[in-house]
Formats: sequence, C-alpha cells, structure tokens
Amino acid sequence: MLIAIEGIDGSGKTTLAKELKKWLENEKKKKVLLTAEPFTEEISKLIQEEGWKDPVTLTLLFSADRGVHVNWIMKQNQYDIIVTDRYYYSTIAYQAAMGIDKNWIIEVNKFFPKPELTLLLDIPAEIAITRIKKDDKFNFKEKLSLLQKVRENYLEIAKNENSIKIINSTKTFEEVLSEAKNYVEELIS
Ligand SMILES: Nc1ncnc2c1ncn2[C@@H]1O[C@H](COP(=O)(O)OP(=O)(O)O)[C@@H](O)[C@H]1O
Ligand SMILES: Cc1cn([C@H]2C[C@H](O)[C@@H](COP(=O)(O)OP(=O)(O)O)O2)c(=O)[nH]c1=O
Repeated sequence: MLIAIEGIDGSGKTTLAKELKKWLENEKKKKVLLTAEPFTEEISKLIQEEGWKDPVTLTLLFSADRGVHVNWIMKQNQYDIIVTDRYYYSTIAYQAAMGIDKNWIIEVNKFFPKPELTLLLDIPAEIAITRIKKDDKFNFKEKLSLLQKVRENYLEIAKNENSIKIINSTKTFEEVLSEAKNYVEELIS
C-alpha cells in the first residue's frame, strides 16, 4: 500500500511522514517504509546543476528519478505500507507552475503506480515560508509567487481525484496528525 504526502515547501510533509510512521508501527503494528523524492543522489545532483535553468529538463529529471524510486519501492516486499514524502503530484504541481503543460507531465508519469491515498497539506505560501525561515534552510523570498501557483495547482488536481485528501496545515500539528490518522485508519481498516 502506497501513501503519498504532498504540499508546498514548508507545509509540514516531513514532520507528518515521520509521526505517521511512528503511529502506524507502534499503535497499528504495521511495517512501514518511509521514503522521499527526489530519491537518487545522482539525479538530485543533475537537478541542482542543470534542471533549475530549464523546466522541461526538470520535468524529465524528476520523472526519471521517480522511475528509479518506483523500481526500488517494488522490491521492498517486507513492508505493509510505504509512505513517500512527495510523488508525481509534485511534478504536476511544481513544473506546471513553471509553465509546463500539465497533460504532458501526466503522460510522462502515467506508468507509475497511483497511491491508494495522498495527503495534501494545504497552507498559504506566505505562512509556509515563515516556517521554512524558522528552520533557516533557504532564502525563499523570490519563491513566493511560484509557491502560490504550486498551491493552486495542487488544489486543482485534488478537485478531480478522490484519493487526494486535503488537510488544512495552518492548524496545530496535533490537529493535522489527527486528521491524517483518520484518513489512514479508513484505508487500513
Ligand atoms: N502544523 C504545524 N504548525 C506549525 N509548525 C509546523 C507544523 N507542521 C510542521 N511545522 C514546522 O514547520 C517546519 C517545516 O516543516 P517540514 O515538515 O520540514 O515541512 P516540509 O517537509 O513540507 O518542507 C518545521 O520546523 C516543522 O517543525
Ligand atoms: C519531487 C519534486 C520536487 N520538486 C521540488 C520541491 C522542492 O522545492 C524541491 C526539493 O524537494 P524537497 O527536498 O522535498 O523540499 P521540501 O522538504 O522543502 O518540501 O524540489 C519539484 O519541483 N518537482 C518534483 O517532482
């Protein structure tokens, strides 16, 4: 069973993924594999060196990275649940925000398995950016308008896809986690 966690940078994906894993293991006695995209070091390096200059190359690099990731996931037979921090909805939302045709991105990604559940952490970009700043990881000033567009794209995708559940990530982390648990509970029970 594949669960994806999606949302703009700073929306709380990594925090949620870790806590969900703990809960699934400790309370639900499930074997959980936590993974993330971008997945491979080699392609991440290419993305840093080349991709950001060119959204077409970026789309292909993220999708190629996903191919390697999916092949690896397919071999992880000992787990009940695989939780991935980002999946193909990231490419649809981010690279479409950079001007790439959504249908082409969907086409490039059409062979990858669809997650049974996707938790979309929804939050205004202005708030997400303050959370990233708290971590002092990046300077996202110039990213605000891009992230606003990415957020809109995610919400648009979710409108047409029942397996994507939107969680309001401006709430406290306890509330976000509790909502996420309810959706996962529905899926595994
Ligand atoms: N619901 C929340 N309310 C307030 N802060 C949060 C919440 N969820 C996560 N955070 C904090 O926001 C920051 C970014 O979270 P993170 O999980 O790294 O996001 P992402 O993986 O989506 O970039 C971290 O400092 C984290 O502790
Ligand atoms: C997987 C993926 C990530 N990205 C972007 C989102 C992030 O800005 C960046 C790195 O992802 P990530 O390391 O997950 O960043 P964060 O933890 O801040 O969310 O790559 C894409 O643009 N397309 C994709 O397909």
